[in-house]
Amino acid sequence: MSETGVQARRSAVYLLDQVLGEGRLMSELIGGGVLDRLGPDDRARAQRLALETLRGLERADRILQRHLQKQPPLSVHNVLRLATVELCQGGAAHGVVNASVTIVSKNKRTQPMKGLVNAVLRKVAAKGPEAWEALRAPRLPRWLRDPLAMAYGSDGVGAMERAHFAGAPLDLTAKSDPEALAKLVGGTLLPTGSVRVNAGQQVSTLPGYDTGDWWVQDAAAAMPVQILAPQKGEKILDLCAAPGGKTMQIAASGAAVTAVDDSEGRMKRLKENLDRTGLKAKTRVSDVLEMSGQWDAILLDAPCSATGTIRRHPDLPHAKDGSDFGELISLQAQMIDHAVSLLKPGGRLVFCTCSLLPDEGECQVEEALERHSDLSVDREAILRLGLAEEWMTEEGGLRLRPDYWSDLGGMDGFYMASLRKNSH
Ligand SMILES: C[S@@+](CC[C@H](N)C(=O)[O-])C[C@H]1O[C@@H](n2cnc3c(N)ncnc32)[C@H](O)[C@@H]1O
Repeated sequence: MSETGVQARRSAVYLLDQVLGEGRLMSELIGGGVLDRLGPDDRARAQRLALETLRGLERADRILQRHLQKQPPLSVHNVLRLATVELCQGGAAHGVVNASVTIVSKNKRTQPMKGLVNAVLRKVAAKGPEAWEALRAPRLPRWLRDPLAMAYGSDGVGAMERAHFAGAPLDLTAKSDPEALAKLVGGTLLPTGSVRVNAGQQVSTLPGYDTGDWWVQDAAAAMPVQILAPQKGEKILDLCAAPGGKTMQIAASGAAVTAVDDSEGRMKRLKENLDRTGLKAKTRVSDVLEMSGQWDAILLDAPCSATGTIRRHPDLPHAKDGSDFGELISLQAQMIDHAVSLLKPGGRLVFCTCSLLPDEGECQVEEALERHSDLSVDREAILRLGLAEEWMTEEGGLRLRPDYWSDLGGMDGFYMASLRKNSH
């Protein structure tokens, strides 16, 4: 790390300022190139530091409160939060405090606060680590906690919050042989065939990356295609396909898949993924609602709140406030209706979202069944996965939560259901 870590930490503070001050998502910021001027090590470090700080934000604030008489300006506060998380997670006091004071000194506006930063962080270095361990797992903000508590109870939300705080391992989907892949990468084979390795590994250095033997995909995100069970020769439409994790699963089964997404940039990534793995799919940059044709089976991985991915994206609860979810929910319903019109009689539609909100899962399916008398739910498709039966929902879908498989390292939150269009 350059300049004893000042560059990476400064960039991490910038990311925090943008997420917490401007409501920007880390993926947008990084996709927009804000870390591009850093070398690869500093870039990875900046990103990791910002994510760790967002994960532990509530704990950092509680510790800092004890040493601050009033809240400092946001960017100084973020320097302190970042340093507190580092110090409480075993960072060497001397390096962390010095780097923080340097960052504050480099800016004319914050320069006068360097004495405060130095004094507060010395206290945190002495007392913080012990206090950190005694604090609860950070809570979700009210706008998200309240609806989740309604759906899963306060114990359920508490378990999810602990899973969010624990972070996520790295899951891989094998192109052909999961057991061989587990041996190749020294990972664990999960009950549904995904292979789990420790987080923090550089993906492109794992064996089999260059030869395209696998791709990164959370175990929960791999299940919708397992439920779809694509068959060789079937004509399958993958709606909202980019960056293509599910497209590759369908292509690997031997089915003829057409991948559709309205984002050119994300579609470019889907094509790069197909090239790396040597898998074949037709691709279309198009709005789902403009697609036509008749298909044997359709996967609809609809745009959603992404609240199931908070383990890996702890910025989301801080950057969002739920105000744009209503629009997403009505778009999901329109997409389901259009997908049903594209299904051959007897065909199947798997609807899924990486959301924890029932409005984007269970309710969508209940309402779709009311609107379409020719649709029914295929419960067998879910039972075939052999998961805990209590994960099946009343209407016959599958509800996955980040606190499930906690002994194995958890999974993303997801909802999925298989719908069949009656043939008469
Ligand atoms: C959950 S992501 C898809 C993830 C993907 N299925 C995978 O497994 O890698 C949702 C996608 O929907 C796309 N999308 C959003 N609105 C769309 C629309 N109206 N038509 C087509 N694609 C859309 C987004 O660009 C995004 O790539």
